[in-house]
Amino acid sequence: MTPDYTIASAPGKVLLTGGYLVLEQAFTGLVIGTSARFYTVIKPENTGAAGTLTVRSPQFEQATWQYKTTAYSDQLEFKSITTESSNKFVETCLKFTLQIILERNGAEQMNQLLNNGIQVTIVGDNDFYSQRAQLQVNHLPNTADALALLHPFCKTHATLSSVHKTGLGSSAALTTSLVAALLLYFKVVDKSLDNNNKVLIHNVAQFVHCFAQGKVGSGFDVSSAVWGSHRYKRFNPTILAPIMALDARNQSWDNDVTPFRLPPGFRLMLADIDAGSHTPTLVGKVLAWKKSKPEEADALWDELGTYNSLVEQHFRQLAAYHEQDAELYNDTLNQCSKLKYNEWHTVSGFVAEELVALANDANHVRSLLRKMSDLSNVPIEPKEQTHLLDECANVPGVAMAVVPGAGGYDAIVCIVLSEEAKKGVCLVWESWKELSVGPLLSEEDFQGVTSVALDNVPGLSAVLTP
Ligand SMILES: Nc1ncnc2c1ncn2[C@@H]1O[C@H](COP(=O)(O)OP(=O)(O)O)[C@@H](O)[C@H]1O
Ligand SMILES: C[C@@](O)(CCOP(=O)(O)OP(=O)(O)O)CC(=O)O
Repeated sequence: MTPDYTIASAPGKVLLTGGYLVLEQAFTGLVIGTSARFYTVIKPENTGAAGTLTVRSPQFEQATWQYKTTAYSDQLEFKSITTESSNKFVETCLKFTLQIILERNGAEQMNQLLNNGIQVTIVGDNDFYSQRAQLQVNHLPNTADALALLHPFCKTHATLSSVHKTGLGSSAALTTSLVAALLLYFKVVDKSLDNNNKVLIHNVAQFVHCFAQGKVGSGFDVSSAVWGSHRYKRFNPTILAPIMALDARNQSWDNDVTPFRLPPGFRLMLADIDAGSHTPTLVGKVLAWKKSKPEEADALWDELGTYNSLVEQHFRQLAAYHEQDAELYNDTLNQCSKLKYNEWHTVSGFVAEELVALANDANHVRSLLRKMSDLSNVPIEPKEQTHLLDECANVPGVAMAVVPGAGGYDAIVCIVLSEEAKKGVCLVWESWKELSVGPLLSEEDFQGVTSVALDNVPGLSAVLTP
């Protein structure tokens, strides 16, 4: 008999606009979901001990954790059995999500579905972790073509604490996929994962993620793991005080998710920069400067907020033009994809005008981020990144090249109009010497959390046998 698998998947993210500003409820950020996703697979054991949860992350060394849980009416007994290593995110997820499930379904159902224990397998697509070592071992260059040759979910030969992450938000995607898989397995949500289901998954995952990381951030990473690409406005952080807030019927959550996706023909490209930056340090320094120079900072925040919104509006307008006149739209994209952005004004028509406005306003966002760097003395768009972004922006067909999220030396993102433009940007990355640029394979995946079948995910069944 084929084992009964419950699988939930959640995407990684790129914060295209709104870094720092999204920490405040007055501003929004555009977040794009990636095709790089996390998968959590739950399988009931046949002969295991009652209440035993065995969690494995087969891409990592020392990454099996066992827990024991028993439900007594409304009380949950939960303890970790493994002593050699621990995983704060996994443990917090299990503990709080099981508590919610118990409150919903009662002890009898929970104990019955844990009768012989369950096995939980967690994997993330290769893009979440730097594959530089893996490529070297296989004598492969650090190019997109070489990355595509690696096995799905390949081993990192590292532990979770030593692995080099690429900044797609592994903990948020892991938390969201694990919360969703547990809620699916215990039938608190169903495979449709409708809006109500997603609200519950979001609220639980947001709480768990904040609890495990020990602070309440802006939460855009969990939000995109649940909702995919969207315009994000944060929740009021005080909402997370009582655990009661997790209930999907709780009206106090005031976060706002406005659907968004890149217009047709626009492609997302990502690269991981080996130098790396420590996001909490950048955030701490920027916020300290903002506190010391409130007037200067507030004016900059307002201007950035305005231009971030303009970038969003241009994207939306372009999508509307596609609806209105697909032929003109495709023709204009085709022409512009062969020209540098500063030549787009030579193409006639309202679609080209909108593209010009997009490129100009995206450039202005970049100049404001550089101003933020200068005023705060924090390397948000450091000069090495400026050189690289300028070179990318000069490739024909590139609409936008920016440092995502908190910026620094972590990553860059380009939005391009054609496959040809994509190749042009790849060539820049491959030949770049000033920084080590590692292309990622991710594209946009605007969907958030999903319930998936094993056969639809290449390479997933291969990681299920210990
Ligand atoms: N494949 C995985 N399996 C289990 N836990 C994981 C996995 N990937 C990431 N994590 C959890 O997420 C933590 C990393 O979180 P963090 O440092 O905030 O990185 P990120 O910025 O990618 O979210 C790890 O210590 C681990 O607890
Ligand atoms: C500064 C920020 O607004 C955005 C940081 O975005 P990143 O995408 O850089 O985040 P990490 O995955 O933690 O590196 C802080 C926040 O919103 O939490």
